[in-house]
Amino acid sequence: MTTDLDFAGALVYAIPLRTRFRGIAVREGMLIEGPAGWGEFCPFADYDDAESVSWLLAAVEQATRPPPPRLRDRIPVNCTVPAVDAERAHELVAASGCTTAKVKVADHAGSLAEDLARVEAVRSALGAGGRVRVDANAAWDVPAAVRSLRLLDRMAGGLEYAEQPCRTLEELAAVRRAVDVPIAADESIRRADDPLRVAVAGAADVAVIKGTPLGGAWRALEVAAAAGLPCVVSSALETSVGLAGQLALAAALPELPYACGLGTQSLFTGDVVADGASLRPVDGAIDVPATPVAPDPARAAECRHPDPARDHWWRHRLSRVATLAGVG
Ligand SMILES: O=C(O)CCC(=O)C1=CC=C[C@@H](O)[C@@H]1C(=O)O
Ligand SMILES: [Mg+2]
Repeated sequence: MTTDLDFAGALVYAIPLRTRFRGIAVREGMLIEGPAGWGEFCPFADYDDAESVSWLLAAVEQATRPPPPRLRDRIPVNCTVPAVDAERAHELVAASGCTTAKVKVADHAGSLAEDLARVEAVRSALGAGGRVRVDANAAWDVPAAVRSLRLLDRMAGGLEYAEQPCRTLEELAAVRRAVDVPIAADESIRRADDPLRVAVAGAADVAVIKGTPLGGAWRALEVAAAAGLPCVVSSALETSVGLAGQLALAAALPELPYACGLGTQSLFTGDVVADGASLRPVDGAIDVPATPVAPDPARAAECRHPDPARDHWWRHRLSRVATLAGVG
């Protein structure tokens, strides 16, 4: 596939996070310009070239194709609460303006007491009308998931759902049978060869759809339809360039019954777009950009990776993954 993408002129960025998230302190990735605008290539550093192919296809899609037809202009989002202490969790939720919060749990062995305190603080910040969901990133086995979710559900005064409590579909299905908390599948969809299996296995009530790892908004729409479950669009920690693609996906889904995990810009200390153009929630929702989102030259220069060795590493990675993907 020839794409007219400006690989040589791509920007390698490095943006520190306010709090470590998913073990990441500094988010790195690339912005690539094409005929339809800018795309973002940002597979996590621990992903191999084969798994990075779909991330590149997402960047190529955003830079070369118009987004799918939009059905809505504003996307309700959740506040994302990293594994911080209860006081900080309360502050983050109170400052977010969101009525739904997703709380990271099971961040390390023996974290349950901290998880309970964090969830309690989040509920108190949201008030009784808010919704609290948790994400364990597959850290629990079935007994730990059942025990922890019962306690967290009680502490939260009812959890909206629990995202990826365990690793396998069989484990998710077992937890789902044992607890009243609805189960959402994330890694089981974005890292699976066959997302359809999630619904067939009775493993989840909700599908978390991340357009960037799934190869772009158009492909993610197919995955969402195949999954046959209510969907939540969630970010893969992109800058506002990549987030725009995720908002376009959320805007195009036939149904959007839950707040989406797209309020992640506030986890970063900076952004590549102009001040005021960062895609952050106002009153718990983000407007879908009406025109393609492009980096601002001054902001992008501030975010440019300062380490030539990392710049080289990313360019080399892009070239290998592009060869694998047959993209040039
Ligand atoms: O869903 C959200 O609220 C924000 C996005 C988010 O939590 C994630 C983004 C990228 C990697 C993940 O570890 C994490 C997740 O597991 O959902
Ligand atoms: Mg998740």
